[in-house]
Amino acid sequence: MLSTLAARVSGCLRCGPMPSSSAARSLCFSTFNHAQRKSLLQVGKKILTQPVRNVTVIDTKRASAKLGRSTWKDLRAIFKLAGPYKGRIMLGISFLGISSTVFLLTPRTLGKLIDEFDDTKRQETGKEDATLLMARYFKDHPVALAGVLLLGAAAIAARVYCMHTAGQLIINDLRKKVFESVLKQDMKFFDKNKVGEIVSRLSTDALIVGYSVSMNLSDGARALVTCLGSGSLMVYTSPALCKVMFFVIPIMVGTFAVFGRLQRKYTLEMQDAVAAANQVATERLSSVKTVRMLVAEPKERAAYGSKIQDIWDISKKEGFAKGLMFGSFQFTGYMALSTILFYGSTLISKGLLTYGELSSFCLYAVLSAASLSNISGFFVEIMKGLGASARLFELRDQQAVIPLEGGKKKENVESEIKFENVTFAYPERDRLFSNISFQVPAGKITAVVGPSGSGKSTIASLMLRLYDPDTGRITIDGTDLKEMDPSVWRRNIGTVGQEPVLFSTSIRENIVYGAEHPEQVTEAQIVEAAKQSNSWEFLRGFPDGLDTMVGEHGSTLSGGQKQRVAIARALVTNPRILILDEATSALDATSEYLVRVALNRLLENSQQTVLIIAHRLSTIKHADQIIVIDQGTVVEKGSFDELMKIDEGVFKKLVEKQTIGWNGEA
Ligand SMILES: Nc1ncnc2c1ncn2[C@@H]1O[C@H](COP(=O)(O)OP(=O)(O)OP(=O)(O)O)[C@@H](O)[C@H]1O
Repeated sequence: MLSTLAARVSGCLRCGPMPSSSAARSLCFSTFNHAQRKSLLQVGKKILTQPVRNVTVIDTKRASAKLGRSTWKDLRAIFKLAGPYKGRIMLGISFLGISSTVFLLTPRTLGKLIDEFDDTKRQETGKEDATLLMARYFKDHPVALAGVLLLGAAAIAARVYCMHTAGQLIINDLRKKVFESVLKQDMKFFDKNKVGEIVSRLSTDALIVGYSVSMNLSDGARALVTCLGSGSLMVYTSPALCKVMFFVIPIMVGTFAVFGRLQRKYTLEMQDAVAAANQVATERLSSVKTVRMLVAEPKERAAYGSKIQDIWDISKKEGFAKGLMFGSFQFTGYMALSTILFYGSTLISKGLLTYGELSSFCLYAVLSAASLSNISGFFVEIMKGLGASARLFELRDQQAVIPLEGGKKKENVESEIKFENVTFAYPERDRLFSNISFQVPAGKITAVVGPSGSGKSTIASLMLRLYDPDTGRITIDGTDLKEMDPSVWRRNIGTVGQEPVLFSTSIRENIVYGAEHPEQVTEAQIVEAAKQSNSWEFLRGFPDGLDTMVGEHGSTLSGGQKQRVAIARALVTNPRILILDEATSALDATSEYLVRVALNRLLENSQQTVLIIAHRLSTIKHADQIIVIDQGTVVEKGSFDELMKIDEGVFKKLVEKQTIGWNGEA
């Protein structure tokens, strides 16, 4: 629900850098009704009028330099997107041939009707040309004229349908490819890139790129055909009057050239600004509970308002440049039309031009001016497409360092998981582990303990191969984890994270989410997992039972309930390895007790290889082995009793500290 709202807000933002044609704008706005747009605008207005206080600056580190370097190669790349749909596009363009013929010949034919009243002209030439005959025919048979015009209109409708659907297919392809590529990226990529920004690229940028090589292509082709056709007919109608155009065309072309460059620059800036605003909206709305609890609404309003202000600043520059362009077109166009009329009337008085020819010429001049303006629009949209494609292609072509699949398909650990001299640092952070070595024996329970921030959860991430060690290796029965198929390996590990993440669907679907074939998981297996995780009691109490919807991130469940559903999810496939990042510290006493009962029951009966990341040290007495990490190294190893016997030992001190803490609290 919140993400839908965020998407809608970002959808509104799309209108900033949207294609200028009404067809594309309607595509953009189609998701809003009038009232929704009005209320969103009011929200925007309110945001902008709020006093800016302590604005949070989200750094969207953009690859602007790279974007600026888009070349003809990029142009080829965006046209390549249309490749699979060239049949549909060609069909659209062929309909263009029909509609252009109809609508280009109509002015000339109807212009001839005016000359019907000019007897002198007919007597002079002594013959009647084919166009005049056709004009007369249409005058006598208006139904035939309506039929021809209808044919032209039908061809336009067919062209628009072909190009619109081709555009949507291109957009769909692009979105799917980029999403697929993003989904394959390793965790380092997500540490650096913000999700809100990626979503913005997927929604806004893909729309702009798709439009630029579909509807825009068709509009451009139509403009070119109309421009060439009406230009030729102008020459045919009166070569003398065409002299006027020699002054007009260079001014118009010059205006396009300048504006095209400006447009590309503003598009790049606008894409960045929209992505930054979407990033703020997505992140803050998805954590709205925290925002509410910390009374951070004014701060967030200001943060979002400042991003909207950036969009507004760019939009003003864009609007100014656009205004200049259209103003100069209008000026040049009207100057040209006035000159045509003045000069044309002189030619008529000298008997060198008929009234009908002057009327036809004027119509063609207006048509060619409009199509020249449309050609400029075509280039503007191509420039926008180029701007928007740069970052999308970067995301699409990004290669993940850790592949999703491929390698030895090892499903279980027979002997041990071994960390051998592992060194690791998160990007742009100091080294976290220096040469750590330890074993996790198969079928036993290993607990990892250490002070907060010592890297306990990172051990789990390395074991799941979410990150690779910088040096050293992790082996499973002697096989390097890097040689193993990551998906096969991960599928056999049940994980319960510190912050359980549920998806906004039913509890049933959340429980079977990690199964390779969710449809094959039986009701009995789901109920068994729910019972093992201590969730069955509360699930039974819900009117919809397992089919209860849990809201975004499981927001309609309590923390303890969420945690227990996450445990059920980890258990339903009966995984051979379990990683439990102890998650009870954030829960109230009752919830913690219920989760703990579930975990203890699980561990007592466990035949699995278990890695438990423990915060409450009193709860790991049953562990076969405890590994204590501190300051990047393994400082102690042994059973609970062995470690408690080490005088001045890190583990003993940690246990004592917790006991004193609890006593103090009590
Ligand atoms: N994605 C990341 N990018 C950069 N640094 C990270 C990332 N994840 C964790 N860290 C840092 O690595 C260190 C170890 O984090 P980790 O979560 O493994 O610690 P922990 O021992 O599990 O902590 P806690 O007991 O508080 O949960 C911390 O200093 C943390 O700030």
